Amino acid sequence: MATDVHRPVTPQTAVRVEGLTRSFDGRAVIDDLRLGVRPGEFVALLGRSGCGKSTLLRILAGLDRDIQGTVLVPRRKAVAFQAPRLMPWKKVWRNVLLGLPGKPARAVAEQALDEVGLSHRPDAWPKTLSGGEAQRVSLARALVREPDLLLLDEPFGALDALTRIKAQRLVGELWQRRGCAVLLVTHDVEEAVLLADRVLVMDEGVIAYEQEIDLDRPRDIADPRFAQLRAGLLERLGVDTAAETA
Ligand SMILES: Nc1ncnc2c1ncn2[C@@H]1O[C@H](COP(=O)(O)OP(=O)(O)OP(=O)(O)O)[C@@H](O)[C@H]1O
Repeated sequence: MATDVHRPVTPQTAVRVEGLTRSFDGRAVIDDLRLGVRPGEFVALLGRSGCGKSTLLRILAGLDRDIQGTVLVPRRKAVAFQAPRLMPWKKVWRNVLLGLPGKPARAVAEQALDEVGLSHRPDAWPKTLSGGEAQRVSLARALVREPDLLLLDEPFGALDALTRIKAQRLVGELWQRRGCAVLLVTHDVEEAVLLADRVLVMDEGVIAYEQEIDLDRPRDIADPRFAQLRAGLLERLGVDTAAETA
């Protein structure tokens, strides 16, 4: 099979994946997967633990190239993980610029920190940050790359409920302001319906189901249609919601 990895995509698509297969020890975790994401589209990816979500995201990020198939993604892309992965010996603003080519000015970091509500902490050390603040630094680090595609791997997974709600809101705002495509891996069905234009469910190595979320924004979790979409996705994930709705 032809392997054609990481060529830039056309203006009409942010991501195009065809016939993607990734195996570990002879077992295909991703098996002839097909996926398209439009520019500026917010896509959430759900699926049971171990179904290959993070593997797919790492491939799209260019961190795993041991694959078969076609993967077309924009040159400008950035990734944020569940763990913020900050260098403890570098101040916040230096962490934001970490890995950027050239010698970017501190002002570049400061602008991104401002966007994530951390303009007052450029000189802080990572160990003095709360979990939510560290995650914001991680987001700022993604933003300075001016991505056309933002890849988020459970970025809110380790946050407490209130911080999580604030972080979700922030990501929604950043997405609307920046207009980049987002692929968000999450375990949280409600989060997916709250943020995404389209929710994908991964199973058996492929995208087994997809659901457009045609609700106006900002979304209201008390809206009966919200609950309906949420229940439909939970059912697809094999979660019985009968007790909830009875
Ligand atoms: N480097 C690796 N070597 C061997 N097996 C791996 C490797 N990376 C992932 N796997 C396996 O591939 C499968 C998919 O893993 P992956 O982390 O992509 O799942 P996931 O859907 O993101 O799970 P979770 O929701 O629990 O984070 C798992 O069975 C995992 O053990």
